[in-house]
Amino acid sequence: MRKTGISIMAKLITLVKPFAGIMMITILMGTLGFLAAIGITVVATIGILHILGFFIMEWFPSLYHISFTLLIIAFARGILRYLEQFSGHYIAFKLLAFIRDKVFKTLRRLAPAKVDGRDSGQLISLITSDIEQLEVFYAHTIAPIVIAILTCSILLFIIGYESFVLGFIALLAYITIGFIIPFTTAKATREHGRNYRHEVGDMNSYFLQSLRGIREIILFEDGERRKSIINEKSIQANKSIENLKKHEGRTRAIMEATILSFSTIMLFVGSILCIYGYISFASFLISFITLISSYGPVIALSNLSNNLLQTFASGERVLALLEEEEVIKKVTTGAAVRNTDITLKNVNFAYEDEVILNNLNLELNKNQIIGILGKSGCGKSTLLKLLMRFYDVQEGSIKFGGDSIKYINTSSLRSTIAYVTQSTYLFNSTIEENLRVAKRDATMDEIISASKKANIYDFIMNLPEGFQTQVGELGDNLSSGERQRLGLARAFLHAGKVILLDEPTSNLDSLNENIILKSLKNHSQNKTIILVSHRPSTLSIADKIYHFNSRRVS
Ligand SMILES: Nc1ncnc2c1ncn2[C@@H]1O[C@H](COP(=O)(O)OP(=O)(O)OP(=O)(O)O)[C@@H](O)[C@H]1O
Repeated sequence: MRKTGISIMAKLITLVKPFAGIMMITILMGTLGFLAAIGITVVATIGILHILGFFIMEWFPSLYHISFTLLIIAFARGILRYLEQFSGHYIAFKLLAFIRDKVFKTLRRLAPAKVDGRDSGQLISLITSDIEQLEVFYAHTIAPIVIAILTCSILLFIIGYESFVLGFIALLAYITIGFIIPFTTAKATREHGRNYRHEVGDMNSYFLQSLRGIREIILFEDGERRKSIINEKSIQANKSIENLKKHEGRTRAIMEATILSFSTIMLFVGSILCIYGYISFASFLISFITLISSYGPVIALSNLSNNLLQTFASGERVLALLEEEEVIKKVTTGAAVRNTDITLKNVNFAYEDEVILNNLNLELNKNQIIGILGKSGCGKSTLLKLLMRFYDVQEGSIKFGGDSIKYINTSSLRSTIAYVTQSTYLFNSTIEENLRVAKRDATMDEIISASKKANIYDFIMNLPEGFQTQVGELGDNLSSGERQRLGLARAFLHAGKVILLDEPTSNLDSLNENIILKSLKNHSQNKTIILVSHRPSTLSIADKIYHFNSRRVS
């Protein structure tokens, strides 16, 4: 169900309750700052009239008082503005850290199913740009709205106190400028903004793609064609920014005209009220000057609507993630894994409506290497994910010894199993650190032994700094086979009693494959090794092979 802007805003505000105190300070400083800025104009006008001998107000018996008051207000204005900006940004960045922390904790709760799912790519944009967009909400949206409402209410009270009619005119002016104009122009603003972002995004992604594929472009002599497409896209982006700017110009003109109109109305009505003795000249002047110098906060309010929808969309996505229920509830109290003889009985599993495993029965015993053979897409990797309990089966059971996987302590389960996926992710750190991921307290001897088993030791020793070589410095120069062998070294290092290997040799030549398979065979004592592959040569070491045949095991 889509949430309304108000409910998203309310939720985003409650999310950051711990920062309510600082937010109050920002709002207070902002309101006082605007009042000070308006006060400068009002007091200065009184000063000028004083010099001209028009009148002397009882608050300011002399020019000296006026100058002194002006000085204090001007000084206060500077300090208040600084404090508002400081606390506003302090809160925004603290909040961003706070929300990132919350999102990260939520991801840990939702992982691994969430990061395995098909929408995992969108998570990256949520973690980066959506959270960043919330800075706009916290630093430049909530506070300006409250500041504008507070400042205008105080000013309306002052003007209304001098004259009810003039107060009413000021109220109309604030509503027109702060709400009516922005909301009537918002649709077109959004459209122009969206077009512009789309054109620029399109140009950037085409440009980046061309950079990434520069080798292919040179090889296939596609440079000229790509250059002219980039040119076209850039002209398109320029056109859309031109449209956006034109629209902004028109809106600004309407805004300025409205401001002038209300000021003129105020001047006209005020003069009549003054001439006919309904209000004093001082009341008229203070009301008029107050109104014409008070558009700042309402204009700030009107500028918000441009970004507001985008901010709400980001807020909605972040909130939806924070509120998402995990597919699998972690078991923290259950028993540890006692036995690594695994049985699957009548297992049915589907990703939403897509049935993947249908009435699956397997016996996966320790001291054995069990091969799983089958066509691409038949559910081999899914089986491994079920053994890791990334997902629960919909029907049937998976048991370790006699214990159902659903009641086994999740961290014990995960530490029992070493899982080598089809692609090995390497962190931007040293080779040693990358191997240590599998066993944090491994000794150097253990790391060396695991590297030898994965036949990657000689390669590492030939690197400029051996195990201390930064993976980042190797850039894309690590071949897929080298990555895969590093992944396997992790599995050999891991002390788990169950090893799940998903196409572990797909990128290896037969020499490397033979060495690694031999190591695996030697490593299989007391272990349950499940080897998924569609290569018969890899499965030659298996003690037992299950054939997966189009979502059914034979
Ligand atoms: N998280 C997911 N959400 C929805 N569908 C998925 C998900 N992961 C895999 N699938 C789909 O489930 C089916 C089985 O995928 P799986 O990765 O288990 O196949 P596989 O036998 O290991 O294939 P391959 O040999 O190509 O790796 C595929 O059609 C795949 O697109």
